[in-house]
Amino acid sequence: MLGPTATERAARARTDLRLGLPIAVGPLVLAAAETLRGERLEALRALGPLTIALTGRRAATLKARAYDGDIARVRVPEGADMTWLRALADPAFDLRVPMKGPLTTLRAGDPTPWRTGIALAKAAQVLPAVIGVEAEAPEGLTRLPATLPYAEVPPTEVAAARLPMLAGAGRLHVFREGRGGEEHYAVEIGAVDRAEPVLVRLHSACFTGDVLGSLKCDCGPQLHGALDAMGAASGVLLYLNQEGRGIGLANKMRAYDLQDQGFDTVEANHRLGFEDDERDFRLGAALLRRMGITRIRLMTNNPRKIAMMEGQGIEVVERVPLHVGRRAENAAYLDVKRTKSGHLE
Ligand SMILES: Nc1nc2c(ncn2[C@@H]2O[C@H](COP(=O)(O)OP(=O)(O)OP(=O)(O)O)[C@@H](O)[C@H]2O)c(=O)[nH]1
Ligand SMILES: [Zn+2]
Repeated sequence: MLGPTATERAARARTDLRLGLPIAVGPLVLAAAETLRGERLEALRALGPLTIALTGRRAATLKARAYDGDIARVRVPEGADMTWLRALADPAFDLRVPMKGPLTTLRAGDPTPWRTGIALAKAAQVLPAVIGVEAEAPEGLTRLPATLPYAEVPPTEVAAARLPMLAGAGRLHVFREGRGGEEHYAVEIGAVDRAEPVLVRLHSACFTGDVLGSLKCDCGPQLHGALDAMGAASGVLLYLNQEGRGIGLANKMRAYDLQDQGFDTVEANHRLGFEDDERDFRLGAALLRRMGITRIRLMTNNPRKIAMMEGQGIEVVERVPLHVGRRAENAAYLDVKRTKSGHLE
């Protein structure tokens, strides 16, 4: 078959949402609140009465009832413009436009396609809010079933080369997710013996910490601490492009702005409509399996990373704590990881 499969159409839909293009999901035509422009909003409105779907997290911030639990469908009043809709989706407006209500949330009808829309908006790393209408989809829109087709497409290695580093001699492998997704990296350092448990660090991208040396988190010192440990022995650094715990750098900067207003790292994510952690760590296990590694010594303080590895058939014979880079600027952030996110001492 030459045309796109359902999973490929889902990947295409992600791009459409980033572009500000509507997509068809089951009986709905919907678009991302962040990227939809005024003239397209009017074209959507011409199809019927509009609804905006938010996550339960965002609804809680707005004090709107979320009858569907994880999402809330809010009726869009006639005449509501993009400013009104953006204010619902984006907490940057919470202080400027404090009163958006009264909001009417829907109880009747099937939330499934809306849930799919929110999942796609998250995958597109835009604000998790979608505006839509129940209508026959106009020609040319990407069409998806109401339930997101999910088929595990394991990442494949696309290239690898020798890389001499300050920490030691390495080999960088580039993997690409199925469905044209992100690329992730595995750096093999020193002579890795697969017959023995391999020292592994599962690291998520942090442009601010890893590259800029930001003092708001511990990512940079953790990255370099792991590289140094592997240079002294050997090991594998998995570098996953899951910036901001999977919400992307733009949303992470939105979260930082909220943190400057006094919210902690978890509260900021929730106000934006995200869970505290949107990462899918199964990817790390998939990369290890591809590299023929099944027993590891995992450098982490995050019990979710250990549980995921074990659940995916990678034996964690030892957890190697990684406490580095604590300082006045990130102390509160690290404390919240311990008290709210369950990070280990
Ligand atoms: N959303 C959000 N993401 C953040 C914030 N600070 C750091 N991050 C991201 O958090 C992630 C930290 O990744 P890791 O160091 O791998 O993970 P961890 O869960 O802290 O676990 P360990 O370091 O292994 O103990 C990176 O993707 C950062 O970009 C924040 O305030 N908000
Ligand atoms: Zn960081």
